[in-house]
Amino acid sequence: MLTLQSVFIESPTGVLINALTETINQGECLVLMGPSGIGKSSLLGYVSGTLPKALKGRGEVWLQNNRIDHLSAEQRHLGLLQQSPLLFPHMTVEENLLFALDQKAPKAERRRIVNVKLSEIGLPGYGNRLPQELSGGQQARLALLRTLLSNPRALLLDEPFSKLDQTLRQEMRALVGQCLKEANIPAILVTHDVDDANALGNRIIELKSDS
Ligand SMILES: Nc1ncnc2c1ncn2[C@@H]1O[C@H](COP(=O)(O)OP(=O)(O)OP(=O)(O)O)[C@@H](O)[C@H]1O
Repeated sequence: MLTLQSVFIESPTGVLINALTETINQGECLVLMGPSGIGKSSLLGYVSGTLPKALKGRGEVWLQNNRIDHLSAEQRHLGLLQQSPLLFPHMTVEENLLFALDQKAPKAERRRIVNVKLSEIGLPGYGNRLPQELSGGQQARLALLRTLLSNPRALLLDEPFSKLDQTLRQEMRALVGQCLKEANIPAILVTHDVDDANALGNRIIELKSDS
């Protein structure tokens, strides 16, 4: 369960998020919508510990009975998926994925898991390619897989499909839905797209300038 308790975010020009309190249960996806600049990405930044320094956030964030808002981003065990797949360009697909797995596990075991997972997402044998040798849709699937391989305790999705065409968008929505169901973790999805919201959201919040 992910709980936000009285979260405020302020920019130099005013209040973005004003006392937001929400609880997202295991397996539930909360969708955040609202006009550009209202503070949707900033809220994900506050939850994930990556809020830009120019913005000030306060309020409690709880994940499975642990308060995490004072922890570093790495210690929060959250998965963040954004519109630009954050793959390391100089690393192969396999290296990108190995990086996400627990480094304490033997490398042979990590490689085995990576290859099984690549097959599961329809990219068998792609381990030696570089990210730029993949299509946008393949990179999107890979970025999702990389995020999930670190076994996050909650998933934050910041307009993850906005660069994809309609067909790929539908495929990715289905894949994310399936992954969320399997992982059974809380998720927050930021999107401008009503179809994304309806396909994945259990609940939709429209942020307004006075919220
Ligand atoms: N690094 C920063 N420094 C100063 N202001 C920032 C910074 N990042 C974001 N902001 C401001 O914070 C406000 C909220 O930005 P944010 O990206 O959270 O909005 P958003 O609702 O996600 O918008 P969009 O739908 O366009 O992605 C904006 O007014 C933006 O200009």
